[in-house]
Amino acid sequence: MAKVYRVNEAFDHGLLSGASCAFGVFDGVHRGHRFLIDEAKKTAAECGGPSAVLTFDIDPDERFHADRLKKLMTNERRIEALAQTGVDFVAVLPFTPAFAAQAPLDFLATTFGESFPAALHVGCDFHFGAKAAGQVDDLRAWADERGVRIFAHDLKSAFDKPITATRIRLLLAEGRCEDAVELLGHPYAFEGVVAQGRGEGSDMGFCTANIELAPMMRALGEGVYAAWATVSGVRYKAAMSMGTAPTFAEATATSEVHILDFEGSIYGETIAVEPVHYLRPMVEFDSVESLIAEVQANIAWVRENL
Ligand SMILES: Cc1cc2nc3c(=O)[nH]c(=O)nc-3n(C[C@H](O)[C@H](O)[C@H](O)COP(=O)(O)O)c2cc1C
Ligand SMILES: Nc1ncnc2c1ncn2[C@@H]1O[C@H](COP(=O)(O)OP(=O)(O)O)[C@@H](O)[C@H]1O
Repeated sequence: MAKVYRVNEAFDHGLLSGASCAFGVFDGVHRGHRFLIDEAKKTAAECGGPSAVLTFDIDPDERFHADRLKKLMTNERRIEALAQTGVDFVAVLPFTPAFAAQAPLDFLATTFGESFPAALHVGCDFHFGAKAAGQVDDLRAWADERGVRIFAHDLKSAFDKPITATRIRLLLAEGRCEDAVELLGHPYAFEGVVAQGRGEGSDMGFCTANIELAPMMRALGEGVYAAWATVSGVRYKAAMSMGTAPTFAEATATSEVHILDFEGSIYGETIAVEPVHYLRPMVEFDSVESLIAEVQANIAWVRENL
């Protein structure tokens, strides 16, 4: 796992000198992102300097479009995943309001100081600085004067369309887990702390771990899914719902997860849930009996098919 540096007063900007950096947010660390990062690794091998990912501590959209942002990963998971791509280090820039408000050239000056990388790899749609006003041409003009090579890559495509985080978010919103995973190149998972629910699951014959997700982390569309749940490092089959149970007026959990062949109290623990197949929409049942019958059928499906 690569070393992760926070770019604060203690950060040695000299680390960036001669490095080949992939620069971006990289939510999802999807196949397009990995292609860009691999290209940075290649120029690093050619130039002899280190390979690096340069990213931000938060997704800039969290600052500007928090109301409509649906993230594929938490910032912690994103930075961890970037550190596992095989680069030598990850440098994490603090996307503070002051940092974000800088004009494009000031933004580059703050980011690099006098330590210029050998190469910067970005997507051809890369924007930087206040109001995202800086474009690839501005980056090239800045780089030419400083001996930095700019590689602005066309976005990697799958099924004739560019792979983007937005496209993957739309697939998840439609419950199309398999398609989202294909573009991600790795499983999609969300994480949450198990909270106390209404205590009815066990009476119904299936315990459910209730998970509250911040609105930003609700990329997956409402519905019932076959999933894998990881509890204390062990992966179990699971049947899960996404969306507040419409049958119960007082229900509040964003997601409820029945973990097959698992017993024990996990209140307060963080579990990771990996939805893999959409089963059906959430239903407002007329009776608890019909809810139980349907959920038991979903659990049986998971047992047989996962
Ligand atoms: C696989 C699965 C499917 C579910 N489907 C529905 C549904 O269609 N409609 C609904 O109102 N609740 C649904 N639920 C939520 C249950 O109603 C809820 O888990 C149960 O009432 C227990 O709630 P509690 O854990 O808060 O006590 C589902 C739960 C699971 C695990
Ligand atoms: N197989 C299981 N799947 C999910 N949670 C389980 C399971 N076995 C035990 N649990 C525990 O039981 C709790 C759920 O019980 P439940 O009766 O549905 O109450 P609650 O309404 O608090 O979720 C979970 O939060 C977890 O601590």
